[in-house]
Amino acid sequence: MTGIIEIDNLSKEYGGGTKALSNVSMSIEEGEIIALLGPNGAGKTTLISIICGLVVPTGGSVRVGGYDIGKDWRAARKLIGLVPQEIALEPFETVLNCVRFTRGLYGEGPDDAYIEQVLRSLALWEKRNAATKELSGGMKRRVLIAKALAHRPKVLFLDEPTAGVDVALRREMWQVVEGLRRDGVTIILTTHYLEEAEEMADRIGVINKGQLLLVKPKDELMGEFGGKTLRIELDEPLQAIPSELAGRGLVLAPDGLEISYDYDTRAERTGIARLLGDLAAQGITVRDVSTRQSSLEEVFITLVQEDRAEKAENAA
Ligand SMILES: Nc1ncnc2c1ncn2[C@@H]1O[C@H](COP(=O)(O)OP(=O)(O)OP(=O)(O)O)[C@@H](O)[C@H]1O
Repeated sequence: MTGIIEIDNLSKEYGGGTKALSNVSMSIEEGEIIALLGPNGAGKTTLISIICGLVVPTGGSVRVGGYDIGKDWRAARKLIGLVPQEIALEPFETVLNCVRFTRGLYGEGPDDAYIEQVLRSLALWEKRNAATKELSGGMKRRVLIAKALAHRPKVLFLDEPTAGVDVALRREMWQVVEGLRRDGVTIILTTHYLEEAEEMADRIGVINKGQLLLVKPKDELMGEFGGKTLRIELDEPLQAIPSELAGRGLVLAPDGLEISYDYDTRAERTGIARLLGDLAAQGITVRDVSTRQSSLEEVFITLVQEDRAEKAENAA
């Protein structure tokens, strides 16, 4: 199946010789939410900027809705909305006029019924006649989204939608994105907050030093790379881990009532059955057992570290 966005072998080298992207290929399906994760300078903004026609690639191609962003840029651009990271709004203009004006920039005729629908869905309708300078930070961000949606794009790019906003606002933004997903908008977002990717995305792409390390469904990624921690609650407190169980990385809680054991779900043997058997053999009674999946943050750090180690090995 052809995706709504097809990125093929995309590269970008800036004037000064910085290789910001190297042979990136990716297909994005209609209706999905994809999060692009990567450390500072990884190339996320460059990738988005190329797809949105703001930066010219030095190699490769991108098709949006079947239109080549170079040859058919006008048709490709109509399908895209971009919510920039920085809030830049005309301070004295009303919310309604801002959004109407943006629609006009795309050469679309007026459609106040649609704009009303967008403003209502973003809880901005009550504020339609307010000047943007009178709005709170969260409302201003929602106006940016309304502007990006003004011409009915099929794909919405959110460049670090919640950078520097407080927890409440971040959650509010997640709800807005969830609403857009229900409307069938394809969403590509960049973020530094792994929690955000974990919360919102269907798939996650990890970019490091201009290379796309992987793109995978979030659940698969967590399952594959995710180490797990087994927590074993004990009936009676232990003074120390018995010497017979040494060397397995067991950690005893300060109160002596819980042992934790890290294991790899990818390993052929997790060692759990043996561990539980050995505990019983030592006369240690287990009250309860639970597991905890490692967070995306841990998965991400593992990936970037593995990539660094591999590159260092290849260079040696
Ligand atoms: N206009 C430009 N001219 C020269 N180099 C640039 C330009 N824009 C970006 N770069 C360089 O390209 C690389 C990728 O930058 P990019 O902004 O795409 O990364 P990013 O992943 O979005 O980073 P961040 O998370 O910090 O926003 C960096 O080394 C950056 O310095």
